[in-house]
Order: sequence, then structure tokens, then C-alpha cells
Amino acid sequence: MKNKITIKTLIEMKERGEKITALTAYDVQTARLVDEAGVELILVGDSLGMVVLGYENTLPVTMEEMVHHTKAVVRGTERALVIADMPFMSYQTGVKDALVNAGRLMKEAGAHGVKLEGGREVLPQVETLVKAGIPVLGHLGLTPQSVHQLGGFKVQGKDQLQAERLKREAKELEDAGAFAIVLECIPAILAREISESLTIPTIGIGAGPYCDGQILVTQDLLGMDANFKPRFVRRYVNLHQIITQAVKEYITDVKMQNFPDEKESFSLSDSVNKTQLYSGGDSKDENS
Ligand SMILES: Nc1nc(=O)c2c([nH]1)NC[C@@H]1CN(c3ccc(C(=O)N[C@@H](CCC(=O)O)C(=O)O)cc3)CN21
Ligand SMILES: CC(C)C(=O)C(=O)O
Ligand SMILES: [Mg+2]
Repeated sequence: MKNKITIKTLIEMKERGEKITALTAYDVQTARLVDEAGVELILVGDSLGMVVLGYENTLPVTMEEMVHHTKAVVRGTERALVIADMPFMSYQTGVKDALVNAGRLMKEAGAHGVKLEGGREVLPQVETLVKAGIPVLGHLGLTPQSVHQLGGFKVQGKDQLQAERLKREAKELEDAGAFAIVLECIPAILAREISESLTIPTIGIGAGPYCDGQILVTQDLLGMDANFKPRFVRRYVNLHQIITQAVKEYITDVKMQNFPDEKESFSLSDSVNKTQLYSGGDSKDENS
């Protein structure tokens, strides 16, 4: 009835030239909001380590945290496809670990698929998961779990050699059975070439307008963090400002004794003798 999105829906959207929309969610409320608004894909990103847990990068995020947050997102989603990021060291250590950990995200948390970062080095993992019936979303370009190798959160694939490698790896991920690929922070022209050369959809973030879909961190488009504004983010509202204003008004109202008022308070049953109660009642235990 809710016409649920499947991986087949996304492939058909690419064939029709209809853009795929994706956003992150880490909690049930955000999941409900973006699902009801109509995105096709919700990613439980390991960016939660930075956005909701306050880490410097995504490396400390654990499987327990991913399972915990994915469960919440799944509970809040009726229509979208829910994909969970595999955290750092949950798949790089081998195909067996990849299978066990992806299996947990599917079986315990209820994800519809998983995402893992990397190209040639993760092809055995991708093949193994796909063989086990687990839809895999690839992720190339700026792969944040390699931040220390990349020397920071920097645009990738700017030179000929790197660009050729990314193009080749995108094809290899498609051949390994990935149902789509996230392209993060690569030149728009390269993302277009990759998108045109694949039958599976590309989902861009900082990868220009020619991808088959777009993804952003929900908190970024809502302007929740006053200090995080990379070039590829468009802020649709300044929630940082709006929330700060609301909280300041609350503080003022409490201090000025404007909150709570009578309508926001509860009354006793009509049968209670209020005079008696207000005077301390009958109890000898209560002081004066
Ligand atoms: N809130 C949030 N949004 C994200 O998009 C995001 C996360 N967190 N955490 C995980 C990764 C890290 N990401 C990032 C973080 C910083 C830049 C950044 O500062 N980029 C520079 C470009 C630097 C260059 O020119 O090479 C920029 O200005 O966009 C990019 C991606 C994307 N992901
Ligand atoms: C930014 C997206 C693609 C991601 O991997 C995340 O949110 O963790
Ligand atoms: Mg991620």
C-alpha cells in the first residue's frame, strides 16, 4: 500500500532518468520525517560518529552503535530503502567478518542493505555479501574511513591517474554485484563519465549534478551545525539559529515565571478540599 522502494525501483529510476533522493538518519524521528517527505533511500551513515557522537572522524564507530541506530531508523521507516554503513574494521579484516557483520545489520537491525567503502580491495567482500542475498551499496572517492591515508577530507580523482582508477573501480563494483555506488567529493565531469558508463545508479555527494541521485547528511541541509559548511552542502533552513532562538525564549520564560502557566499545569480532582490541602492537610508527618 505504501509502495515500498526496492533496489529494483532505483535501477528503474535511473533508466527513466528520474533522480534518486537520499538522506541520512540516525534516529526514529528523523527517519519518519525524511521517509514521509518522500526520499527513496535512507542511509544510517557512520557519519553518526561525528554528527551525534562528537568524534573527529568516523573511525571510532562500532558495530554495536550501527546496530543500535539502524534499529531506530528501521522502526521509523515505512517506504524508503534503509541502508546501513558498515563501520571501520567491520569488513576490511576479511570476507568472513564482512558477512558476519553485514548479517547483523540485516538480521538484528532490519536494514535492507549495507554500504561499504572502497574499490578493488573490497571486491571479495562485495561478491560474498551479494551471494548471500545482501544488497550492497558501494562508496568511492572521498572514503572517510581512509581519512588518515587521504590526508584529510579532500576531493579525490582530480588527476588523470586517479580519475582512471575511480572509473575502473566503479565498473568493478558494478560487476561484483553492487546495486548502486555513492560517489563522494569527486569532480563533476568524472562523476558524469562514471554515471554514464554504468547501468547501476550513482548517488553523489559533492560529485556534481550528473549523478543519478544525490545524498546529504540531513543535519547539514537543515543547517544544524553553524561551523560545518563544506562547498557541496546547500542549507535549506538555518535550524541552528531557529533552535537557539527557541531555547533562549524558553530560558527567559522560565526565569520570568511566564512558563509554565495555568493551561500548562494540572489541577486536583474537584472533590478534594483544596483549602485543607493547601494548608498542609491532616498529616502529622508533614512539617508546618
Ligand atoms: N555532517 C557531516 N556531513 C558530511 O557530509 C560528512 C560527515 N559529517 N562526516 C563524514 C564525512 C566527512 N565529510 C566531509 C567533511 C569535510 C569536507 C570538507 O571540508 N571538504 C572541503 C573540500 C576540501 C578540498 O578542497 O579538497 C570543502 O570545502 O568542501 C568534505 C567532506 C563528508 N561526510
Ligand atoms: C555521507 C554519506 C555518504 C555517508 O557515508 C555517511 O553519512 O556516513
Ligand atoms: Mg559513511
